[in-house]
Amino acid sequence: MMTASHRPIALTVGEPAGIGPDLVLQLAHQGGLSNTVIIGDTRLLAQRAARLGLTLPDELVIRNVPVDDPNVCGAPSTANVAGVIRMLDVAIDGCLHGEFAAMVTGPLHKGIINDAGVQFSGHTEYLAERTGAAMPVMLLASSKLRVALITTHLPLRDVSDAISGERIQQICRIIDQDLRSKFGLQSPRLLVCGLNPHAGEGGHLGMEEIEIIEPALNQLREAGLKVVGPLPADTLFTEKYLKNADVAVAMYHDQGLPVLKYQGFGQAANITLGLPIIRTSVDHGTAFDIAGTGQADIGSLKVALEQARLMSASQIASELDNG
Ligand SMILES: NC(=O)C1=CN([C@@H]2O[C@H](COP(=O)(O)OP(=O)(O)OC[C@H]3O[C@@H](n4cnc5c(N)ncnc54)[C@H](O)[C@@H]3O)[C@@H](O)[C@H]2O)C=CC1
Ligand SMILES: NCC(=O)COP(=O)(O)O
Repeated sequence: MMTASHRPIALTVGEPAGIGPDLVLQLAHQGGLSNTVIIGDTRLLAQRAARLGLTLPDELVIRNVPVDDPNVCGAPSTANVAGVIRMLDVAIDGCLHGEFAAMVTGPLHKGIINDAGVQFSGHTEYLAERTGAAMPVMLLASSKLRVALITTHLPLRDVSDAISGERIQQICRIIDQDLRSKFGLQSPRLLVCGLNPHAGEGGHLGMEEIEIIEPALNQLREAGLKVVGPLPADTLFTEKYLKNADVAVAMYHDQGLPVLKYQGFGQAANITLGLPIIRTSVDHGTAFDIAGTGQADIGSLKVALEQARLMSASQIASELDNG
């Protein structure tokens, strides 16, 4: 019988025209895909292997989810979008039903999915909708830095309106809870950015810090969470503050992620907290410019798989501890 600790990880290949298939094949040739089920189109993988001068390893376990046009490389096709979404659904359902310990996703192209008429902001939002999670949280983590986001894939114009005290509290509580249960941290320390330059400069450069962020953080502190902030984002990301924190919380995507990617691009994983399943991903996108060339760096995929395995082990330990 397959025990919880032996369940395989599902790895979705991602956008067929991108570097997802390259990464899977390159890692397979390094022997890095044991106890992993690849969710993707077998013909696509065979063709990409030939293009890369590789073979499709016999030991690779593939759950065949066909796409309409498996010949693509470097230029995406709307014809493949239904297949790409099916890959996600197979992995999500397998996690929900206990077949997989976790899912790791190859990169998708949000634009081509929307071009095909499917509203899609990102895996994060799709996974939340499919698993019934009220508030997914995007966290990117390298060995030196963790950055979580209060808002995810929003136009900058909409960010301020989306930031509410309730949202901040909910997300910080999820970060606190998941860092305990899935990362094994005893008492997570959160460092929270302001929204405006200089955290609003005492109200002269915006009121969100005074009216929304500070009261929300005060309530979290009263509830016992270790939360520092709101701090100006331009100084929060310095050693003096980061050395006393477990996670930096940014108000929006491009406030936090450029710092993480500057520090550790290719060596970090994207992790969705707040879900009933474990999901990690690469820290990069589809990289159409290098698909099929053999230049794709497999570093982030290795980190994403390792992180999924660690989180799954930590969750099993936490469940055993709680009876
Ligand atoms: N996990 C996911 O599904 C993610 C998807 N995306 C999506 O990817 C698409 C393209 O996004 P871009 O902003 O162009 O970012 P990108 O990460 O695809 O490419 C940016 C640059 O980094 C290089 N690069 C990326 N990954 C690499 C790797 N593993 N090895 C070597 N070089 C690599 C590319 O060649 C390019 O020069 C967008 O639709 C975006 O939404 C972006 C980030 C994550
Ligand atoms: N910058 C991260 C990104 O765009 C990937 O988002 P998601 O597809 O994991 O929601």
